[in-house]
Amino acid sequence: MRVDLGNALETTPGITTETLDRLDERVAAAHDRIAAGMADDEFGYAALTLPETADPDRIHAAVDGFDRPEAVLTVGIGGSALGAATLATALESDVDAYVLDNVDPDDARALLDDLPLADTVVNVVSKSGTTAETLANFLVAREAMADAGVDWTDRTLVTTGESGNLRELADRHGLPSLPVPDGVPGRFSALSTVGLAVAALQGHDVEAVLAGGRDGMASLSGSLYESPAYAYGAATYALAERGARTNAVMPYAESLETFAEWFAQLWAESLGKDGLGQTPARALGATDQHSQLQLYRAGPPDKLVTLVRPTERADVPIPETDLDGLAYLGGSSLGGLLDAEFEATEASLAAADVPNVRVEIDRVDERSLGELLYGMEAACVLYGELASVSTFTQPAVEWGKKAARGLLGGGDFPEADAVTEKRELRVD
Ligand SMILES: O=P(O)(O)OC[C@H]1O[C@](O)(CO)[C@@H](O)[C@@H]1O
Repeated sequence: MRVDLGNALETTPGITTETLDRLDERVAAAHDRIAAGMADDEFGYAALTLPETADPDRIHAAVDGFDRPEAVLTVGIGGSALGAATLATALESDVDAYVLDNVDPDDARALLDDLPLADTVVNVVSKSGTTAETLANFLVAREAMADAGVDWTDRTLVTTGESGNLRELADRHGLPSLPVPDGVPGRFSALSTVGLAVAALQGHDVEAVLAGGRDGMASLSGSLYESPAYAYGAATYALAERGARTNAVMPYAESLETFAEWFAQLWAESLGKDGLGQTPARALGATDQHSQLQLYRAGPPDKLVTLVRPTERADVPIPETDLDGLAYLGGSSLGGLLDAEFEATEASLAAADVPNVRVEIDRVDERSLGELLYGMEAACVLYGELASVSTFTQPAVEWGKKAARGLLGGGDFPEADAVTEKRELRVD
């Protein structure tokens, strides 16, 4: 992973090399804190040792019991689905990967009706084993398998914590299961059993993903000038401090669209604390040049744009044409056009004084993805250290969970009362 901060210097908001020089002393101290947390396997910091502590053999042992499936259905939500989905979207496989990470009845019914359930592995993932959406979807998927005459115990892989409903289910039915690593919040678990089981089922090189994570780990140092991850974390922190309240992450590759969704949880749930944080906006290049770019370039000066691309990609030639107005396209290629648009958008934002950061990976393959995921996780941890927030917790999400559970009769929660007391101003 390579980071270029050039287009974030002297922009609005902007940083200077002097800003970064001054910040580098704090980066060094933050790195010492991070390194100590990694060495002591501390809660949260343990995520940054996963490239060394993850056990690919255990993952293979758990999935090898299944004949190569036609499809894998991940039933999970948040970090329990997005890491696996990021790898599945990015990497090609003849094993189709699907995700049930919402409780939309139309979507769930359509998906379960379409899936070849006799040849699908249902990969149910929940660290807590209590997440309502995941458990509800699993119960529906299990019934769909039964209705299809499929023995669900033959088609289900469980990834969960040491205790809880899913652990109990796996133990009771002798299901193949994988542990969720201790001390790793879901949004930091892509390089663990949570994110890698699907990759293994799809036949991807799990060891290469972890090798990429080790590449990222090796780049962590006491200076932002020596670590792309820390450069990105420090620059985004400094820009947020100066008014860049939104970070629009815009990968120029369809294969990285889910990566932006994964990044959004990582950034929002880790850094949105104590009235601080930086709103991740998910965008896609070149498509959102015809959508959100107008706002990024000419809206309020409160954003930075993170432009992500692989520097190598397969390509498709654009045929020659006798249409004079299109002659410039003929003989070029879709990849050439996409790269030209990446660089044009980058320059367009710079010309409008909008800070933008370039993040490049060699190609969209296992090793580069592992390095990118690790790099963004490390960048997030550094940002959290600089901002002095509790990076690895997410207390703000609990209120709504209690209200929903109370509304369904799952307990006596005052939060549910607030729902009935809603202030109304209806316009029908
Ligand atoms: O893996 P679990 O425990 O089901 O949690 C799923 C997701 O829900 C959250 O806990 C937020 O509610 C996320 O942090 C997590 O990734």
